[in-house]
Amino acid sequence: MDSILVKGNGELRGQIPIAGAKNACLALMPATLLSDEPLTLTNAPRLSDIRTMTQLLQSLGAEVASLQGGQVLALSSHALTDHRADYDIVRKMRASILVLGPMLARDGHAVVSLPGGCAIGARPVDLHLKALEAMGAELDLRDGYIHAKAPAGGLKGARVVFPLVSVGATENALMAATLAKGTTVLENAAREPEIVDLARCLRRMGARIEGEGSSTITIEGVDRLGGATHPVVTDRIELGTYMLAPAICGGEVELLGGRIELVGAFCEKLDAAGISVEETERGLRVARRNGRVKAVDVMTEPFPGFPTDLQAQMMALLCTAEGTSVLEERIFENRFMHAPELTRMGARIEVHGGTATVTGVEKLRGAPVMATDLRASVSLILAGLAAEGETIVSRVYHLDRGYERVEEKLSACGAQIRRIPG
Ligand SMILES: CC(=O)N[C@H]1[C@@H](OP(=O)(O)OP(=O)(O)OC[C@H]2O[C@@H](n3ccc(=O)[nH]c3=O)[C@H](O)[C@@H]2O)O[C@H](CO)[C@@H](O)[C@@H]1O
Ligand SMILES: C=C(OP(=O)(O)O)C(=O)O
Repeated sequence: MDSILVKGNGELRGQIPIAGAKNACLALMPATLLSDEPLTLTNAPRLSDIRTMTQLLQSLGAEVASLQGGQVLALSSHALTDHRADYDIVRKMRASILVLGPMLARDGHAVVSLPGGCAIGARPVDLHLKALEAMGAELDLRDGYIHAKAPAGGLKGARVVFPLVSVGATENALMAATLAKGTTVLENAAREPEIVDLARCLRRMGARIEGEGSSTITIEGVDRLGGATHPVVTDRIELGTYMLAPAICGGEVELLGGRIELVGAFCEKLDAAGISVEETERGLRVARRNGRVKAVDVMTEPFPGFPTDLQAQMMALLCTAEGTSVLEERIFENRFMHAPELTRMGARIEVHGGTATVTGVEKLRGAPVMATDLRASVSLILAGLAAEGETIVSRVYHLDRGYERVEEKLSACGAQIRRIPG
């Protein structure tokens, strides 16, 4: 298992290109299952999660070619040879559940393993299932699998009111509804940029969708979808993560491809902490204003609120802020596993349920630490960049799920960081 070695080395200066969004690409790839014509995704990120989704789609009989070093994905699902998403793949990556809606909509049947919990929480899929049931699907949960069947004549349009906002359930229902008979209205739908991106791609394929980006999405089912070429939206979580690098180390970094509207609530918190963010022709320029970072309180919420996927990284910043910050995690019940690791680096953090209270210290100290999940691992790298001495982050396979070439991107700005193959 590889590790990453980071040495605190002062200010960072330079440019970092931001890739296409993992979480958008993981929803766009299964959209290929809705059509027998090719779907080409450009600006795809090169990540282990994308390879896992590739394997899953291939196991169903789809063709997936990775071109231009992985930045272009050519997908095609002429006829599926299997309709079963196996536990071995689904347990590696929860986004695998996104093949359920498309398979059911196009071919009328699917068997998908239940994902189970993961490190950050229980993460049930009941909302995905209720939405598909509202469209007439018959679901049978047995042997750890969801056995799903559409009614004769296919899924039917329905009004679906989500009791809480779910990105994945919105995506599954949105894809299924494109081929359902009649109109589907999704209420209390997720408004994340990844949903907007998926809706745009589906529209390019011929779907009739209105309202994406708002909490009500209306879909008029069509008989078939065609092919399309679609660029994956910029990864707002990778963007926010690298915006924190000059914030925590000092200096100035330009994030190429960054856009304020992807990270609005996050930028407000950075501003309050004393970090300046400016739009440039090519992206966003981030710099720390004079003096120490100031404490700010943060509460995670669905988009357009502060993203849970940036909470761990923000905590790393606030560990060295002047004053006490309160971070409230409202999306996942167990997403503070980075806190004890940051504490090993000299941070002062108290966790009670979904609230972490962070009292800033002047300096963190390097230490051997362990990544427990994707965003936790990158928060430890950020903390290591600002710490005195050496930090070794182990179990970086979590990191490789969501960050491509992290060592290269940070060392181009002057960071001392390298991978130790294990
Ligand atoms: C691949 C991907 O896009 N992952 C993102 C997606 O995950 P994901 O789509 O899994 O997250 P959801 O938005 O569905 O989860 C939000 C909350 O709803 C709960 N819930 C969800 C579905 C359900 O059927 N029942 C239920 O109770 C979850 O346990 C969680 O507490 O959105 C999360 C919230 O922004 C992000 O942290 C993840 O990075
Ligand atoms: C939690 C994340 O991903 P997933 O939903 O795939 O676990 C994430 O991207 O931070």
